[in-house]
Amino acid sequence: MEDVTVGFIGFGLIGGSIARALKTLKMNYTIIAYNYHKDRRNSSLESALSDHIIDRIDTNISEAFKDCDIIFLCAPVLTNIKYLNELKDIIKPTCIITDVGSVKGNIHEAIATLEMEANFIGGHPMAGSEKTGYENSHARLLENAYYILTPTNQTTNDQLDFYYQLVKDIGALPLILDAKEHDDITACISHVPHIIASSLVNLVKDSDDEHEKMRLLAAGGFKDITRIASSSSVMWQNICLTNKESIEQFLSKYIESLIQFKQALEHSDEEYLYNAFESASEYRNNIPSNSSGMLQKSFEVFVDIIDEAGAIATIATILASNNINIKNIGILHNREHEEGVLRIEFYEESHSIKAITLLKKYRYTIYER
Ligand SMILES: NC(=O)c1ccc[n+]([C@@H]2O[C@H](COP(=O)([O-])OP(=O)(O)OC[C@H]3O[C@@H](n4cnc5c(N)ncnc54)[C@H](O)[C@@H]3O)[C@@H](O)[C@H]2O)c1
Ligand SMILES: O=C(O)C(=O)C[C@]1(C(=O)O)C=C[C@@H](O)C=C1
Repeated sequence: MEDVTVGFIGFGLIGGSIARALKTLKMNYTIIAYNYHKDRRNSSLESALSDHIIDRIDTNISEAFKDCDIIFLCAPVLTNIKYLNELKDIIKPTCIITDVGSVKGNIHEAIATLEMEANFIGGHPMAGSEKTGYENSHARLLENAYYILTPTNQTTNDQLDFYYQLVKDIGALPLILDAKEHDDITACISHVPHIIASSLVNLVKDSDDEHEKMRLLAAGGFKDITRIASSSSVMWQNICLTNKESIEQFLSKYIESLIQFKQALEHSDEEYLYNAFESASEYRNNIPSNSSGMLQKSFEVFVDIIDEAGAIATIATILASNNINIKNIGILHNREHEEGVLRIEFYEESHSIKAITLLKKYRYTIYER
């Protein structure tokens, strides 16, 4: 393969993960990156340079990005758009500009206004995390995740083939969609759920008393449904501001469904309540589990341990000495496990299976999920 120069503007969780994935391919990718953070110097770019994930840090977009074959805009969605004007006058004619933003209609509108359709293919990896920044990026974050591509009416087959192949090379599943359809789908499956998760956390925050028992007792279910409320506020503010119409449409539908639940409670409507829970359970059980990024596909094991110094270290040593990589480890205290239990998360299923066998051999009590 010929040398390909890849540029990144915005280099956090998603930019960093794509760059890492490209570098593991051992192909001829030269990666240059520009990032701006209002309060911090570019320590993440310096780390990426010393990790050999990027080849150059650039402080001057005009000079540096003119040789790029493909440019990934990986900042919040409103920020990505601000760079288009600057890029328009400097990119080479064959350059593909793409973005990873969670909303597609707004950037396509800006591209049309600037008459940049011949150089743009929208992109959106359907995986991520509530964590931000290069320090949380991972080469396999987008593995097995759908990666939506939104070409323009001037995108050539060669351009689309090139990008399609790149997405496959980094382990993701390319899927071509129209920008409007993308924004409707993501409003329903991602943007409205995010609003719900955040408002649910605020409901608890505002309902708790000074003893904060709700916060103390919030257990598995609440944590499962609100994980994403820990995400970047700027990212979600930008998403809401740019996909207003679709979000409002599904939010209204959702509010209507909450009102129906409330009425069913008021009327003790047994049938409505049963059917609503049953139909949700059936649909949820049939959502495929094989199409998510690697950070979603984490494998948990729960181990009974005595809550004392050294207990975690002993287990960590057993696992490390058997080449088992731990993603996360920590003691949980909740009603499910009254005595406190050690939760160990692994990146790979094979490692969790190996860990279970090993820890059972050392006579630990294991709970599997
Ligand atoms: N986090 C997710 O789960 C996820 C998943 C898919 C797509 N996305 C999209 O990816 C994009 C990036 O999200 P992320 O999760 O990587 O966030 P992030 O906060 O980890 O990274 C964003 C980066 O952009 C930089 N930045 C901010 N303003 C900038 C500016 N003016 N110029 C240059 N750089 C600037 C920040 O310093 C940061 O390094 C967003 O558009 C988001 O909608 C996020
Ligand atoms: O945090 C996660 O697990 C995500 O995948 C985040 C998530 C999502 O809502 O699915 C968030 C926004 C992005 O546009 C894509 C992915």
